[in-house]
Amino acid sequence: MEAGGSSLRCFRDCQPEEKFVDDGVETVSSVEQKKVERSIQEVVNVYKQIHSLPEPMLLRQQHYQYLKKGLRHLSEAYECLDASRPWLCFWILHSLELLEEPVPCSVASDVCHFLSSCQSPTGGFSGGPGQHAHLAPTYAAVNALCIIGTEEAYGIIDREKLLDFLWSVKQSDGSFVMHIGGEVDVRSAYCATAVASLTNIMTPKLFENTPSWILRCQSWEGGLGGVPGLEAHGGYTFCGTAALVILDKEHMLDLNALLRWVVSRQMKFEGGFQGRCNKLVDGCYSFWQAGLLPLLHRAYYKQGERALNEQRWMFEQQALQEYILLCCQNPAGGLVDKPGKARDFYHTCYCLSGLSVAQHFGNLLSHHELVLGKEENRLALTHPVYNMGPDKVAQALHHFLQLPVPLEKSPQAKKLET
Ligand SMILES: CC(C)=CCC/C(C)=C/CC/C(C)=C/COP(=O)(O)OP(=O)(O)O
Ligand SMILES: [Zn+2]
Repeated sequence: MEAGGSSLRCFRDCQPEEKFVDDGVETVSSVEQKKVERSIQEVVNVYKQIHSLPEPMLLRQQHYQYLKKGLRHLSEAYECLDASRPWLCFWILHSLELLEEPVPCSVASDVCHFLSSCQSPTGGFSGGPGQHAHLAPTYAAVNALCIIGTEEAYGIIDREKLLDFLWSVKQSDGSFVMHIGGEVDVRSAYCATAVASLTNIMTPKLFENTPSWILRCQSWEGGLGGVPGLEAHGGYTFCGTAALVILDKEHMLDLNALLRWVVSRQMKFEGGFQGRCNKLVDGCYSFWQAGLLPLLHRAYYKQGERALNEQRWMFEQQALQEYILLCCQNPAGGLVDKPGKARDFYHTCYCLSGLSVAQHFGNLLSHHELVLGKEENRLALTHPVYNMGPDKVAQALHHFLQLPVPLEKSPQAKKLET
């Protein structure tokens, strides 16, 4: 099967390629890079030929068994991921919801108990019991608890202390550090806006200056870097754009430049996405990059550019599904970065999330459904901003909107109290 073999007209075909070519000089590193790219393409080609017959198939049962085993061992020591244990909960629970596999109540309750042990006495969640609170596991823990979606799960989140934690990492320029004394990058703005909006603790001052700081991360390439001035990267671009969507300021981005950048990251040969210009395809960018397109779709729609959305495919949905189904599935379950790489829960979660985006791209008003292979390949929908079931987002918002927003206790206000 030929990669990107569909005859869809998508944005990438209408845009000039803007690959950075080291001022036109073929350097040793660019020659080496091309050799690596060619060898990856050869392997991808072989995988596509082997796995495409009779038609691409999602290995549901295998993925389910792999995830089920992971969930059972969650509270045991995951030594190599000791600081990412709420992430494991989120990656596994979200993968299971995409596969529409229910989690038994007793297992869900064990996960709640484990996540509760990761909550810091001063607010927010840490990577494991007894560690310091950090925005990334805080996002993962809140998402995991909202996917579980029981009163027990919601009740674990100490919203007042969560707001204190968010204030403790807020900087005056609008950015956030990932943890007290830690680094600033745009992931933190996404984690903070996502958890604050889901749990109804958004206050007017908490995100003051945040939109303008995020906007400074949009580079000359069109995508966003981790901080202002850095190279555009899919992971950071998703985080910055989704945070702006939550703050209702995404229209302030240069949307055309962003669209041109992201569609150019879909690799013509492999069908999957690269994270940044001149780097290799990787299954996890199926979500970080392709997941940007529903956000852009909505942003254009809000601007009234309906024709743009209704008449054109924004990316090669079929080619992305071919890459994920033919090149990223481990036959024993779990998904991977690229052929030959080991499976892990991170790639399993983001390959499946990207597959869901590629199958169900669009919104209520204009839909481009395209499920490659048999109907059994169809995954559940994912919410384009939070990356969990849209029903779980609605249910969490319904629950937390009934609770009052905690009083604003900025560090400045606290100083006045003492
Ligand atoms: C919510 C949250 C915390 C989101 C995380 C977003 C994310 C995936 C950021 C990516 C960070 C990064 C610079 C990877 C580059 O790795 P690399 O140089 O190994 O990969 P590359 O060659 O593909 O660029
Ligand atoms: Zn990856």
